[in-house]
Amino acid sequence: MVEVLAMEQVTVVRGGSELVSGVDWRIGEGERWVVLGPNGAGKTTLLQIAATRMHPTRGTVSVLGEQLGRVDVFELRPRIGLASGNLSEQVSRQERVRDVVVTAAYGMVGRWREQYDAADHARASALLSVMGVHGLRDRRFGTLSSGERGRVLIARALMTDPELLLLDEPAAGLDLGAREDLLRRLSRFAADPTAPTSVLVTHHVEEVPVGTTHALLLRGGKVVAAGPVGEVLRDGPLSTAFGLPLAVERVGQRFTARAIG
Ligand SMILES: Nc1ncnc2c1ncn2[C@@H]1O[C@H](COP(=O)(O)OP(=O)(O)OP(=O)(O)O)[C@@H](O)[C@H]1O
Repeated sequence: MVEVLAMEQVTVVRGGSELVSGVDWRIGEGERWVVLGPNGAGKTTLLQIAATRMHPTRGTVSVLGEQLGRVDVFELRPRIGLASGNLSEQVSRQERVRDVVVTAAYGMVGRWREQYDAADHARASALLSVMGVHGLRDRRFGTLSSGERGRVLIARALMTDPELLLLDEPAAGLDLGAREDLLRRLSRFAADPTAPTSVLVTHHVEEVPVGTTHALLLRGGKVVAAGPVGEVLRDGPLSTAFGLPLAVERVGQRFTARAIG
């Protein structure tokens, strides 16, 4: 198996506390992962490490075959697509939507080059269509709703044709229709063999896209369970992760969960 991500005994210490502790996690090429866990479980921390934006205090991390600490992360980052709320805050409110996407080709936030290739613009345009926000291409980023911003940032994350796609809570704050629309688009990615290996962070099993192959459950910075989605998204592991008795149901290829007792 070609490994896209390998974490071994990863621990991150900040301000004297462990954000994540002793995490082992391996992702193979073509796999579609979700990371689930309650607030503060360490999901974003692990995603930031996978994105090479954070380094572990202890343990080893390899991303796309390169070990962190031994590789120039600026060479690695174009191979990784990241969409997160954090990034949304870094984008200038004045930036045009099409520029938010096209500038990813050069790995920066904020447009400063005078010229981009016609091919870059065509690709950005196509990705905005894929995400259902092509009509917003001339708007300023700051005028978009949070759901619209999220879609634009996914288009941006795909701009460099990454080998690993990392999505941090892409459905957060979406209304029901927008969430379902986004999930349908993400399911299309999952079904596309040419789409990159992916990791999606969420709090809700209802937000697990059809086609997800694996799940990682976290609680208190530690792995509760990791493996094929059908084995991990079950009553026992999910109840442990969220700290209350939960019943998980699989409805078709989607999941729902509710508290019991
Ligand atoms: N710089 C820091 N110093 C101390 N603690 C931190 C720091 N950054 C994050 N933490 C803590 O680490 C824990 C894990 O944070 P992280 O953002 O990874 O969790 P999460 O699972 O993504 O949470 P959420 O679902 O709320 O977004 C949290 O308890 C957070 O308060």
